[in-house]
Amino acid sequence: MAIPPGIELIFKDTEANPEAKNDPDAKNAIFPGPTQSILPNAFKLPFITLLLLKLLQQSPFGVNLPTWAWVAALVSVHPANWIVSTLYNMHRVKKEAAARGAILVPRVKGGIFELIGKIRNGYMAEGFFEWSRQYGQTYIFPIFGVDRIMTMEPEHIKAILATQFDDFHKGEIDDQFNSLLGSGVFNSDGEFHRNMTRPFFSKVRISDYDVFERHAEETLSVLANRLAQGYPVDFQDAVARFTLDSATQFLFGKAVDSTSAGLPYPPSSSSSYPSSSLASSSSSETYLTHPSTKFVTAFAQGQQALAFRGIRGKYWRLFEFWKDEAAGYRKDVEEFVNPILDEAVKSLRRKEKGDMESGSGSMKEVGEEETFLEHLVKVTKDKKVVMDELLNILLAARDTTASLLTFSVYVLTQRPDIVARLKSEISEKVGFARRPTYEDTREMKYLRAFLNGSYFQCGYSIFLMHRREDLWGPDALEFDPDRFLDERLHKYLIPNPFIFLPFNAGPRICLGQQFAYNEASYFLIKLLQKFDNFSHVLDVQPSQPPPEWKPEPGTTKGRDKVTLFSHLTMSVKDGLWIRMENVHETLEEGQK
Ligand code: HEM
Repeated sequence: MAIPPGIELIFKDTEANPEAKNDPDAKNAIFPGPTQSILPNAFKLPFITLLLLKLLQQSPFGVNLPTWAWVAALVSVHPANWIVSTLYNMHRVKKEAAARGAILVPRVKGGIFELIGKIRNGYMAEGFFEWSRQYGQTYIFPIFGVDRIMTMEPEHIKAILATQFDDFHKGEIDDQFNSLLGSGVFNSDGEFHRNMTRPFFSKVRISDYDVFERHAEETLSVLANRLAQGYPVDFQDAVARFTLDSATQFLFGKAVDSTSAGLPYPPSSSSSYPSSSLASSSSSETYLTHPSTKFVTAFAQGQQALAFRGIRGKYWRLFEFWKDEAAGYRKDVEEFVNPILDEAVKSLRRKEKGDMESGSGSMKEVGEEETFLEHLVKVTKDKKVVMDELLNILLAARDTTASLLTFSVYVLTQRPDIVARLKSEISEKVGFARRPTYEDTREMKYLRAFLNGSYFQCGYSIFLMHRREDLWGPDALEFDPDRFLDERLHKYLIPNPFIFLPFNAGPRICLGQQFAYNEASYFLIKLLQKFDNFSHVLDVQPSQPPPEWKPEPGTTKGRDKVTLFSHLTMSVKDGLWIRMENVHETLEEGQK
């Protein structure tokens, strides 16, 4: 899973896998920090303290403490335990490291307070990047007394994802994500969910471009209409709907038609834009009250709540003592998914009836015509299990590819030279009149390199690893798809493939990788066939990096004109507001 910066990295679980301790290769792997210390839960310690004080009072010594001393003892028991266990753990780690001949991971100074300062400055990733320049590619940063390990080291990431896969598990993440995602392929260990999901990613299924055609056409025409009215558009919102509709069509056999909600209007005062009857409150209301908008918002806010849990780590329940912050969002999400599920059950029953009458059909195997949802409904009668699985896969399929397309188009607004290269490849391989085919997209090497370059998506250390100059060369921070095509490919990536991991690696590599490449390629070809002159509309872009950030060599500062936002996936904070011109209009202009 893409773990955003701030979420505790999967840790080496020597407790669960005692053999890992004796593994010689594990010596130089990320060393387990005090993260695993046994800290008491909220009530156990005060209760034991109370019991001891009571015993002391009733003992032959008859120690009678004044009320304030009882209160002081109860209040200080947690901080005291924290100090003692932290010191003990530091000592234990040092001793164990010496015994293994391992190097201790450096610890950043300042921890949470420094991190909060960096987040306030607007760019969390730049904070992590700065630490990597100061402390190296692997470091510990403590949050609320719990150590987090961050790494951008391909060898360590390879160990976590592939070579020492069994030594690592998703651990607390599973617990933190439960109230929104339940248990499903994305946040569960083990092979069960993956095995159930895998058959739906056969080549035939992922190269069925009819799914993309319908939804790409719808999305592009909604965008064109709004642009024709003179308004900029939030491209991020539009592609999140395109990927939701495509994913639901692909997985459930029926799209949820979220594109029919329309598009939001720019957040700033509409005075600088044409007054249109469509901008009237009724049309905005349709957008706001559309069931898919409620779903999209609840799903995003739910993920944000999970990201906060990640930052709070093992103490997250204390912060949600009175209220589960994600449960409400899950309810809203269920409200939207429930009718889809009921419809799938009904359609399955109809099919079963038909199959029984005709004497055909297998209840065990995945048929070519069967949808993922139908398969789930067959495998289990437990509605919660089906719902969990659906939400997991929707998260995997929707937000990730929407993020890729959003950042791709952001690049198009900044780099007319890249737009020209992409258009020239389209002209050579597909032309501007017909639909792209699976074979076309496979042939389009520059488009693939462009998509590879656009992977802003993965948070945690992958995000920063993709920006390391020692791994990618002195121009690592430049957006340059040619690095996947020219001599740099042979110099950096081919000898060291673990430096590029947008889809993860090892036994839990993304199942939707080819689907995502196909979907994004298809959409971008259609977009570029139809539009030109992409521009980022800064006067309505709500969130922008601090103006005092001047471009600084070796940093990401001053490069981006949008603020990044990350929960389980990464997005542009408050949308990506752009303009683009219809190719036909541009031609007419040019001919005048
Ligand atoms: C640009 C688009 C995408 C990116 C960058 C991406 C990335 C990832 C990553 C990093 C993981 C590993 C998560 C982990 O366990 O830590 C993953 C898992 C997964 N992805 Fe994707 N993904 C994308 C699109 C998709 C799509 C479109 C689908 C489905 C239609 C999909 C289905 C899955 C599934 C089912 C898993 C779980 C695999 C498992 O845990 O065994 N992904 N993806």
